[in-house]
Amino acid sequence: SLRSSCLCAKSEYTVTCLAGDGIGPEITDATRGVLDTLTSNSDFTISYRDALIGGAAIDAANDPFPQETYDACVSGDSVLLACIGGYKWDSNPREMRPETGLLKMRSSMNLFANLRPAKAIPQLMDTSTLKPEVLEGTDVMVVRELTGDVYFGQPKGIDVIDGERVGYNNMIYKESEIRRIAKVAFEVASKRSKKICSVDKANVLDVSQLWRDVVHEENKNYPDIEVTDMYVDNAAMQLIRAPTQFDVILTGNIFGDILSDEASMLVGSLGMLPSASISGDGPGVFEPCHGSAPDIAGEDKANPLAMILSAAMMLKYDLDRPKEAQLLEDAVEKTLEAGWRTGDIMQEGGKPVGCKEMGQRVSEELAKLMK
Ligand SMILES: NC(=O)c1ccc[n+]([C@@H]2O[C@H](COP(=O)([O-])OP(=O)(O)OC[C@H]3O[C@@H](n4cnc5c(N)ncnc54)[C@H](O)[C@@H]3O)[C@@H](O)[C@H]2O)c1
Ligand SMILES: CC(C)[C@H](C(=O)O)[C@@H](O)C(=O)O
Ligand SMILES: [Mg+2]
Repeated sequence: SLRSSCLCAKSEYTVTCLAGDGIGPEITDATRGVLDTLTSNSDFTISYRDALIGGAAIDAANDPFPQETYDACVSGDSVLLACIGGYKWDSNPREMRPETGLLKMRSSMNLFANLRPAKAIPQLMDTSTLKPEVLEGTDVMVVRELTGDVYFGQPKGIDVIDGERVGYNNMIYKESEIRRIAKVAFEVASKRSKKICSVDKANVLDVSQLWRDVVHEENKNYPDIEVTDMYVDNAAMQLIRAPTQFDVILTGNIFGDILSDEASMLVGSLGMLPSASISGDGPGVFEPCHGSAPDIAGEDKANPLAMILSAAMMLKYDLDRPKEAQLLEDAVEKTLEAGWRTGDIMQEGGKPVGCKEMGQRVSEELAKLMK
């Protein structure tokens, strides 16, 4: 576990559940259904505490991340989050936007490390817009810094200067912030192929030069790990040209945001990409990489697999249940093998299902695996 206050496996867990907006409630129901199947056949229970975040919280409590939600999140064993956002709140002032709630959660819970795995799934090779021979063997872990960078830097704003509006944000990292995310990447890499590609823009940005310097300083404490550096523009291209050259990608908040959405197409759909946001001490937050997909919300079309796989990451990283995490992953694979497909991963010969049925199919496969 990457958590210092290691939660050891127990028989009763409390998970805070944040369904959020858009497709959030649908994928949450599907995921909870699968977890119910898991716990009904296991030696442990999960009790859920539902709490508000994002647009749902703005509507109900005038705050995108209410104190009550924070309290629930930090007092449970872990947090399962769907997604936030929607057109309805897009023109609100910044502090009343769903995204602000998500960022408040990440910084107040000190969730500085975001792990986003993108592993090509053989069953989905033909779903991606990329050629199967390019994708084969792809297994990338994006380690994204999550509480710093231009997302949180001060000063920021839109002011009138010399008679025109000027918008600005500050891309800033402290050495300590770089060092602690680098350590996470080194720990992750030590359990994988011992290779890190650190992605920055050190040819232009001072903040990236510091990033690069600190990553290499930290490398001295992990002499068996090989670190290479790549500029982010090249990395964006290389990820599509030859993704198998990468194993762990270590990068900052904004580059990681962009590269992880790009990496989702190595799997076939953004609807497949899970993530773990962890702090190293308190509970983590397990959330799909995708957003609230307002274009398909409420239509039972969403792919719940990214959230189901995020629940698997929760079992592994926060609940100390690696065996059960593997079972969930296996159940997802079997479901894909059986041909069930939501719209985003549809391919020739695929059997169309909605969000709800996809959850049920995963439950069925899980039940078979647990017999
Ligand atoms: N972590 C989060 O909660 C998060 C992440 C990204 C975006 N957002 C927010 O979500 C809203 C929509 O943003 P966007 O449209 O740029 O990104 P998005 O990820 O919501 O959607 C991008 C595209 O991918 C599709 N898609 C996403 N998830 C899917 C799934 N599970 N199944 C099937 N298709 C899926 C959508 O239909 C859409 O076509 C915005 O308000 C944005 O700020 C939230
Ligand atoms: C919604 C937004 C604030 C968020 C981010 O930029 O981090 C999202 O895109 C993500 O990837 O989780
Ligand atoms: Mg994103």
